[in-house]
Amino acid sequence: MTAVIETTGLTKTYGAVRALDGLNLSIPRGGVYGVLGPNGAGKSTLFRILLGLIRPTAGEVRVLGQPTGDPAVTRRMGSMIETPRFPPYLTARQTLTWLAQAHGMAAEAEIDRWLDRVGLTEAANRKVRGFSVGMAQRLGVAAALMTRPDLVILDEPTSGMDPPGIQEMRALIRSLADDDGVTIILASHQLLEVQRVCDRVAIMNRGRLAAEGKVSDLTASGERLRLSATPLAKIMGVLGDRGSMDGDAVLAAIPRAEGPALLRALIEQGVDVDEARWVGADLESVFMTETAAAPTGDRP
Ligand SMILES: Nc1ncnc2c1ncn2[C@@H]1O[C@H](COP(=O)(O)OP(=O)(O)OP(=O)(O)O)[C@@H](O)[C@H]1O
Repeated sequence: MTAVIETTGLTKTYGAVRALDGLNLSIPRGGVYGVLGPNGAGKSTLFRILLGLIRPTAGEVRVLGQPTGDPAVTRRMGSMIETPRFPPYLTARQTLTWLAQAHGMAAEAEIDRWLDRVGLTEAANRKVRGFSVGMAQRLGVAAALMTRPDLVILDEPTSGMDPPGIQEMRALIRSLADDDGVTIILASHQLLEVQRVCDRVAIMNRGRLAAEGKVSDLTASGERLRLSATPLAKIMGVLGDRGSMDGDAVLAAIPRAEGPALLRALIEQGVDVDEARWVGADLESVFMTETAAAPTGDRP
């Protein structure tokens, strides 16, 4: 697995605040990688370091195999950090033309292609001043991608977007990874969205890595056997503290291999099992478990 990002003991302090606290992270090339964490976990600080905007207090960081801040590396990266701000008096097309000229690249046709890809063709000649947050985000993504980077960092790419906009952004991000081979790293608090679009995630907590892995592996590890059965008292008697209620069903926290034995035990106890199926944990419950030590809200 080739890594596009490699951090070792990465630390950033702001006075008494440890925004990053010895972070060890390896992000593989290709696919969509989510960086998650509660407010103040250190996601934006990490992104700023990766983009060479701020310097770490301690530790090592390599981006595309090179130290950060190397212009040759920066040229291979695109980014959108927070809602992008563009000159309000320019149209969407003028904005991309201006950015393309600044990078010494991209023919007119290329700009139209990017406007189309982010769904701004109809708004191409409208001034950015009148853009909604979602439109500005989409223009920001076009600006980040127009230079054909190998690696793109997107901080909350769907914040402020309506559901159709979020769906379009998801499709765009997936197609950039799958069809164009761009590695996408994104931070988001929208965990359902992350579960849908990301291949792997890192869950950060207090400047450290709390969990990392394929989304499918992380959610499978929280798998439960969901039982629709009666009477509940008998089921709970068999399961003890491995049972919890989920609506009018029971979730059994047992390994898959113990499923058949549990069903036999329940039937022997006179339980009527109407339905039994394995359900994966969603990313939200994995997130809540992994970050349980942190209070919600920003840290002091
Ligand atoms: N320039 C700064 N000066 C002082 N403290 C800072 C600065 N930037 C970040 N911090 C602090 O560092 C910690 C990590 O902040 P960071 O913005 O990286 O978190 P985050 O995970 O991106 O949070 P959010 O989800 O709210 O965007 C927080 O406690 C924050 O208040």
